[in-house]
Amino acid sequence: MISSPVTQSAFQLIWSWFHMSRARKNIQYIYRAEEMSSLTILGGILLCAVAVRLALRKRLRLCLPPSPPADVLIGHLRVLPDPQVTPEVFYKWSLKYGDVFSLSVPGKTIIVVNSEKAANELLEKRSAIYSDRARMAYYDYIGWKDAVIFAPYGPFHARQRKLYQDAFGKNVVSEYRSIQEREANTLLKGLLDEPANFDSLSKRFAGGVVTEIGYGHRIDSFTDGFFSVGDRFAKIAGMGANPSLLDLHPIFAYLPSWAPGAATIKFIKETKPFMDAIVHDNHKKVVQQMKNGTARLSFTAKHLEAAFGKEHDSEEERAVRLGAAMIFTAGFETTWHFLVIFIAAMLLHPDAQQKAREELDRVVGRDRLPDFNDRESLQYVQCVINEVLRWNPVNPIGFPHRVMEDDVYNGMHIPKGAIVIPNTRAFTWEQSKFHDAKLFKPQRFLPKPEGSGEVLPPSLFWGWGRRVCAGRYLAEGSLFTAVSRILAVFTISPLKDAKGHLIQPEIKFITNTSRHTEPFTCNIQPRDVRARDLIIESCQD
Ligand code: HEM
Repeated sequence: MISSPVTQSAFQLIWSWFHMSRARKNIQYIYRAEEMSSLTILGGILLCAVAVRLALRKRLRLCLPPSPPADVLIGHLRVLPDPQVTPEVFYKWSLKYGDVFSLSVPGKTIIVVNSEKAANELLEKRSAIYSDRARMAYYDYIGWKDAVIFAPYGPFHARQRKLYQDAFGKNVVSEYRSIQEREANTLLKGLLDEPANFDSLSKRFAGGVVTEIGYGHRIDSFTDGFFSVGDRFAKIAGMGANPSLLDLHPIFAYLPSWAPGAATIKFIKETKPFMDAIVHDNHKKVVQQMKNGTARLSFTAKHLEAAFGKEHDSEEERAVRLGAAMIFTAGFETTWHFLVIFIAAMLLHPDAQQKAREELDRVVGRDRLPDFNDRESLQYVQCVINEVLRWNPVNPIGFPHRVMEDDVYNGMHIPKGAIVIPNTRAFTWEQSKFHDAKLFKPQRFLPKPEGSGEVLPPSLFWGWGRRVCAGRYLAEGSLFTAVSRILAVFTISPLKDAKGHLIQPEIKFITNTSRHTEPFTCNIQPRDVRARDLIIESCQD
């Protein structure tokens, strides 16, 4: 500290002031009294300035956002909650420590953001410095560190975002409507034939849309290899959220099989070939199909075609390869889990189902299925979708960002390199925004006086700033098609036991990186013969 020039001069000043005072006392000093007093005032002012500066520095150093009690060496490592309850525990902590609190684990500061206002201020308005991602060793290991969702903020990330923008911008996604509608019809037919299988059928719908859009590959059966890749990726994503030995050093990849942590690393190693296959093999297939003239419309074909005739750009090709692989992985589990949570919500809320059906009958009629042209007029159906997203968000903890510069928020220091976690669960429970926040009430989003006129900011589910979901408009289309068509033709109700009594549904949620339900049963039946005929007809088109 003594070495700082300001502190040095302050030190000299105190020293001379001390000597001068002594000299004045002895009446031996040559300065006149007036000079002495002005010097003393000047010294005092400078001293105050130095004191204020030091206090500010200290304040900046100390003023991380508040945090729960921590251990001396390992910080909050011991109190980090289990992923299953993390969103809710963070929410509880936010009531005690404020809407922005901090956690420390060795080598990392974590900032948890619990209000939409704070997330908007940091992740949206200051997105120029809040758009990096933390390195996650698992993804590095499987060769996905530069895939758009994990990529550091920089030119290669921007390049992939541009590919997404060109393929999935608001005004472009209509190109994929026929794929979404066809897959939705397959889902309806599946529900008609095997209603108890709604979980796998929802999974197939989600997978079917993204594999065709990514690569032009149509999923024809539940044994399609894409499903196992999707499951493995989901498992890695779950593990990737936790600190691992690989984060400390890549040498831990060579742990002997009996060592703690080795099983996880073994799983990652075994999974690498699957992940390579998504990135390379599917890309190669499309290249071959393009040569044969058999390629279907897809993200990969579209971008390769755009590059056709131009000088070969290996970085562009790498961006297309990784970008396509990410469509499958980012858009698969999210859409699938959303649909199952939607079915659970309808099972628990027959009144909402009935209201949505009345709207569908009024707007669409009974002779056809709803389509994208009806979307604007199906206001209540859209409220149901929004309320499912809010009631039990698929990603109750948003994808972490990383801050690239030191920053100050409300007088609190956000250090460069900190991981910033948006706690979506807490945003959706903000009482000031959502009345009876824990209840499922789609009408909250209807305008007054019919509803409560509450507003759902899109960032709550699609993310923030320069990392906002790059497939949002596509995903919104998939959710709308599947939800509106299911509601138009099916009734979802509790099953009955042998004595004809309704089995009261109990829905339990599992949270890993995304939220899903534990298996539950329900009765999904066509509303009537007319609805059954419509389902069968729509699958013959
Ligand atoms: C229900 C469906 C979906 C939900 C709820 C969802 C949600 C999200 C969220 C919360 C993020 C993180 C945003 C942030 O970091 O602030 C994200 C990122 C992303 N999503 Fe989605 N998503 C869905 C479907 C899709 C689909 C279908 C695609 C592909 C077409 C997709 C592609 C991406 C990509 C590429 C990113 C990374 C963006 C980046 O880091 O720059 N998502 N999504």
